[in-house]
Amino acid sequence: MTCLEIVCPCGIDVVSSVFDVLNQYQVSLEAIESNQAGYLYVTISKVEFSDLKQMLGALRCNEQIYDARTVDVVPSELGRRELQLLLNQISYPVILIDRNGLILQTNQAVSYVCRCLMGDLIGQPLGNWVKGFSITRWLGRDNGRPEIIEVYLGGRAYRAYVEPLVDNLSLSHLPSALMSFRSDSQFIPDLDLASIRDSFAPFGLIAHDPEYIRIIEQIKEIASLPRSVLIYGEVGTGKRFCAQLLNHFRGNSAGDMTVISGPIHDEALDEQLLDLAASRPEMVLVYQIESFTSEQILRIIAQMHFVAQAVYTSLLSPEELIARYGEVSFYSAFGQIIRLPPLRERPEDSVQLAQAWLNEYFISKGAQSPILNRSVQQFLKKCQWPGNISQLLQVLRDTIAHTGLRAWSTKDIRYANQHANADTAICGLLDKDYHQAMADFEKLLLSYYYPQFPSTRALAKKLGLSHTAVAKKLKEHKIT
Ligand SMILES: Nc1ncnc2c1ncn2[C@@H]1O[C@H](COP(=O)(O)OP(=O)(O)OP(=O)(O)O)[C@@H](O)[C@H]1O
Repeated sequence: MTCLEIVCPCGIDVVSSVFDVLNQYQVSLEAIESNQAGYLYVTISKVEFSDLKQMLGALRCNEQIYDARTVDVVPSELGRRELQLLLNQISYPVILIDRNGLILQTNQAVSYVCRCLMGDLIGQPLGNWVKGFSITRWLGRDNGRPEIIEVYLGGRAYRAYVEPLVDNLSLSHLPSALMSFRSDSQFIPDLDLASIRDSFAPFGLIAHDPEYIRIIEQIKEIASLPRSVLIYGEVGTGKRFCAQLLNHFRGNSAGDMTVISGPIHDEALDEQLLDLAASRPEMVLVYQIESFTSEQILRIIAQMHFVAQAVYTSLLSPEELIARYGEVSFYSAFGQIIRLPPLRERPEDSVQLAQAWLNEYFISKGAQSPILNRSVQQFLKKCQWPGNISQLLQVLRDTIAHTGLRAWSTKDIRYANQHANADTAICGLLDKDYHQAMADFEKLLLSYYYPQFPSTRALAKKLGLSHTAVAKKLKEHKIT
């Protein structure tokens, strides 16, 4: 194909004289369009160079045509390429379809999920890849209206947002609808979690557990009605992440959040507090308040009236903090208190986090990400994760360094921190009385081995106990 740009004021006379010239050289016309300036862009079948030269000369003889030349692309193709570049920036799958349900354009994320090249998808019926959606039925309902539907894409469950591109979907070959797919773990009503990809959320925001989803909703609410907040929880549960999320919900950039972290010398803290009073930042995160002295933390709290939103994180519980700072200081400092549940209390999140991390990793390597199989999912759910999300991410990184780009079995998972944590926990037993220490040790032993022997029979065999004794003890210690 050859593309011609004909520089002229667009009008019926010019178009008809262009057609005459094309006719004269017996070239077939593939497409014609004009840009805002009125220039004509004509796509024709391939012509011999000598004919092309003469044809351009003939076009230029027309006094209404200022110039005629060959170009690499016509404006509509340029628009399509621009759109493709934009689509590829979107990390979740997006598909453009026509009113016959044929795929017109997709992004890289679709080809990763469907495990095929993008070129293999174009022009194919959507139904070959997406189950649970019928374009005929959708068009039948009020000629297609925006809708959220549960579908399967490449065998994975998604919520698809279907949106019509024009009011009257009568054009048969042009894009009629746009479908964007979000996984369940990225869905909270009125909140587009998939769009929350920032420096602090490189593989998105994952929230599957209902309690955790409620926390995200609380954070969103605080963003609109600011009040000082204490976020506490075990190490690596995502306290800093939630502070960054709150900053994001407030419409701030990462630079708008000032972080104060200890331990710090009094003079350095004085300087930071002076800066704070001068710059009055939008948001301040006081990270791990237990790393400051009690006197320092009271001084920090006193300075917080300069900032719109203050967030404090802590590894300690409210009871422990009250014992340190006193009830009055505690309640006057924190308008809201949020406990982040550890990963073992939201086991489904550990699977969703692992899958999302894996997807991102494989995409970054230009490969298709495997779906974690059932036994790996069970394994992840049963691990205790004393280091929570930070530990999970570390284990994922260690595992991939070991396996490379292949699907995992439970044996591959490098859940290696268990020894270190078990050692610390065993030392802790020495402070307890005989009965408590024995009960705690039993629990530790069962939690330690259960992820690796995730059935009561396998665990019983490992520990040399009967199947019923193990089942009873697991129930007693609430190990699931
Ligand atoms: N909901 C989430 N979705 C995706 N990633 C998350 C989520 N929550 C936390 N993370 C990631 O988990 C890791 C640990 O989170 P973060 O550093 O916020 O934990 P923390 O509780 O502040 O840790 P520490 O106890 O060390 O202060 C970070 O890499 C963060 O990006």
